[in-house]
Amino acid sequence: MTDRPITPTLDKVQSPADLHRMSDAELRRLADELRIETISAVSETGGHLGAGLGVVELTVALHAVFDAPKDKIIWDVSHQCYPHKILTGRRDRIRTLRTKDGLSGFTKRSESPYDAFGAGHSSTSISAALGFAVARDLGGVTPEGVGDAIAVIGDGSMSAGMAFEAMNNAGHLDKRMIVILNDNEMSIAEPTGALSSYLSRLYTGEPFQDLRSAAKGAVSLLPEPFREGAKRAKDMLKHMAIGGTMFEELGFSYIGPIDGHDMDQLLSVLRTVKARADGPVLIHAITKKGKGYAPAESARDKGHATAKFDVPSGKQHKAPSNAPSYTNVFAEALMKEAAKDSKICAITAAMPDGTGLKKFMERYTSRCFDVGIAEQHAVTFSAGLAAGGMKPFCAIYSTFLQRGYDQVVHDVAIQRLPVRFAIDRAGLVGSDGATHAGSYDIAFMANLPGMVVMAAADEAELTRMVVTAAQHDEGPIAFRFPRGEGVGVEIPENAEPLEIGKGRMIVEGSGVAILSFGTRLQEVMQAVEVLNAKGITPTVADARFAKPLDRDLILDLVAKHDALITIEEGAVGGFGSHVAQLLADEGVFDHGLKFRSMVLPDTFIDHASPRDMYATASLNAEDIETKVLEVLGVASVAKRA
Ligand SMILES: Cc1ncc(C[n+]2csc(CCOP(=O)(O)OP(=O)(O)O)c2C)c(N)n1
Ligand SMILES: CC(=O)[C@@H](O)[C@H](O)COP(=O)(O)O
Ligand SMILES: [Mg+2]
Repeated sequence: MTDRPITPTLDKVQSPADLHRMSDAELRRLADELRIETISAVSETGGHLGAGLGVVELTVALHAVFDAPKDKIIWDVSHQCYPHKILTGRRDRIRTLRTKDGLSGFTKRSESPYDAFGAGHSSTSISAALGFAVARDLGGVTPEGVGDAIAVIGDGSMSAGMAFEAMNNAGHLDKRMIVILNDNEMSIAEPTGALSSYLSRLYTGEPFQDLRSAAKGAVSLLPEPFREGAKRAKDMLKHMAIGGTMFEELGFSYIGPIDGHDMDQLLSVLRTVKARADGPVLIHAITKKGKGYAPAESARDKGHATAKFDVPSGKQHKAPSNAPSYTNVFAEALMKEAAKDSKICAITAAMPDGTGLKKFMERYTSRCFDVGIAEQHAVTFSAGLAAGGMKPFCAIYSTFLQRGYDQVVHDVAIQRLPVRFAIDRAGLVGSDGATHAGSYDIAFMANLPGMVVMAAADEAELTRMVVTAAQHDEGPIAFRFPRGEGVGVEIPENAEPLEIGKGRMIVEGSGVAILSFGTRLQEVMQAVEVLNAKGITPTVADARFAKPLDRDLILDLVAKHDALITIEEGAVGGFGSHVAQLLADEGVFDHGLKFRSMVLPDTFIDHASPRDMYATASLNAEDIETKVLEVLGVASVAKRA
């Protein structure tokens, strides 16, 4: 545990109401101490550091000017919410962040009334804020009442279509609401897209240098924000330079750019907007991701995600890896295929590092596309690439693919276009918790006609699946793999493609057959080892495919065993459900087969380590052993005893 920082001003804060009694000078001191506390806390827990450091002053100013929880402050993605959590009565628990039974790393309504809206996925804040604003005006009742609705959204998250859908509607409804664009010129990686360039023009173009100082002067002097003279001058300058900002064209009053680390500017603008806004207002704040902590500021990702670290040096405490990550195995296999086939291209939605495509991008720049936080577009863009004769690998985390599902159905599956979906972070992911769990992709992909769905049991299998996908041109194909390291098996140098719809036998036994889909196979083998010592010798097979199922393998298993257990890292409606459907259709249940399908439970599982989360889901080796004993009728005896 690192020495706790000395924070006399922060120590006075039990709730945001305490900020209302502080002078501007005290608020400035509070921000400095809040930054130090944030760094100290994250050094002990790891997590999303850079984004939070970039909004320390903004967080203090918001809670000083507005009156949460009546005023709803909605953090987009909310990975930047740690300072907010420290100021809203959770400082005592901030060092439990992202640990089992500890604070969530994102805002969570069930955790605090100050967390007006949960998040984790990006670009939802403006929609939610508009919802609160309309509810307020319609007389909606909440325990704390509804005052102002304030969305704090980053420049990366602003690039997603959903943000524009919300602004379009907000401009139309013309409700009082506030959007603060936290512009740090960073997404997780460097931002991509025309919006990023546009935002830069708003504050770096020559004409705006004067405006910036004028804005500083005019607005900070203004007790009345929209005093006609100053505002008219400001608007005139702006229109002269680049016309009304895009935001004004959408019906927002645009204020900015302002310095998002200048407490005086922030307080002046927020107090002004609070006093006078009568419709949607967008405040454009320029910030720095990782602000105030040199190791974060100088990091390529600006400290977006950090392990636990040593504060003075910034050195991260990363556990040594025993095997390559699944992500890296995927990336290496894809690059091998791309070297052989110039039609292979890759698409990521703002996650070049997380998906492993960074190296692909460096080597095959013309064939790799970071489309920004735009999963819907990523999927249909991939469909267009496929229709145009390319072999696109659309690499999207399972949880984020949910955002592009209609595009998977409507643009890919119905047209049977050969898009390859590399579904990373499949299954439970650990510290990011329920919002990032990859629980549903088996269910939502395997239900689509013509979709091939694979799950890798280990990194060798993943390599084979990449090769299989590269050669599959008959229609869409998806392969899923978990977050984290492989199991250390040898990766085939020249992997052969798999036969579509064919599983593999792992060990032949008797009595009960276990048919595994994905990396739970490792837990199955551990359970089998324990069972063997008890004289129980299950058969184990790896399904490899949830669609098309290996019908011959499954019917052979049920013909030779009294019981069949399926297991997968997914919710009901996936692999086990498809096997059950097959068995029902074939009339197998008419003959007394005992069948169990081990799936994720019908609940959202809170953040913890992946092992702890799978324990909660009853999908670890000990649970598999118990299931086998139960289905063989042994456990019931044990229970009775
Ligand atoms: C729908 C969705 N896609 C991808 C992500 C992964 N993600 C988390 S934060 C982030 C970048 C956000 O950039 P920005 O909004 O500018 O916030 P900053 O980190 O710069 O404060 C991304 C891509 C996500 N949370 N949600
Ligand atoms: C906040 C967010 O959505 C991303 O930063 C996400 O946490 C990345 O997940 P991985 O750490 O699994 O890449
Ligand atoms: Mg950003």
